[in-house]
Amino acid sequence: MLEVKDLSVSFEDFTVLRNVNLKLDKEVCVVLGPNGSGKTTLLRAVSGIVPYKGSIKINGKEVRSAKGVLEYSTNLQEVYTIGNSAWDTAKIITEIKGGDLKEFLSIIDYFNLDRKVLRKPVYKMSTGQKALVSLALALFTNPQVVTVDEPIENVDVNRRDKVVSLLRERVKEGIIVTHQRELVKAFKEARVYTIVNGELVEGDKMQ
Ligand SMILES: Nc1ncnc2c1ncn2[C@@H]1O[C@H](COP(=O)(O)OP(=O)(O)OP(=O)(O)O)[C@@H](O)[C@H]1O
Repeated sequence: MLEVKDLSVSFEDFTVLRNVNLKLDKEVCVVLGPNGSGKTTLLRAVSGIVPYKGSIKINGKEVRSAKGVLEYSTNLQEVYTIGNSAWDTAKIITEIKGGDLKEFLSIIDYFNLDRKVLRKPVYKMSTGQKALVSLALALFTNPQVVTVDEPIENVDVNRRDKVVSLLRERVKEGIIVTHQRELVKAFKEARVYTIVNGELVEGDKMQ
């Protein structure tokens, strides 16, 4: 269960998000919005990596005080730049969350990625490799709540369908941020929100 109440995020004197409310109980929502509207900031707040006002609870635990909530995962790359390589990062995650490294490799193979990329630090990979590896890191432990930031941007057409299928199969609760209509269509039962002037408004306001 993800519960966001009266969330506001400001940088210096600029308020990016104001009074955002959102409750997810075993459901997925899709968040749209123009460039710079605050989508990634919303996911960063949920990940506890930007200061916020208001309340964000995952299974009743305030994320501000419970960094690394075990049931939660994200593909935000700044979360995955720890460790010397993506493989080291995967090992650290299994130590913390108890996931299975075979599961991680099976997602890498499913994406048809060369396993050699796992020896590189996440920041040295190509943009598309980074997107796919970060997603594999976010999903292989089967977390209950997942936030995903733009999972198919920068991914080639052949792998996009694979990403969408994997998300459909594994993400049962959480937030998907995207600019891509094909992803909105793939999650057609999900509630759609748009960030407009810092507020989270129900519906697709990008049309
Ligand atoms: N750490 C920061 N310090 C200052 N300003 C920031 C910081 N992080 C984000 N911003 C600003 O907050 C606003 C929202 O950024 P954010 O990355 O959340 O947008 P977004 O909706 O994800 O955009 P895009 O669709 O372009 O990825 C932008 O104006 C950005 O410049």
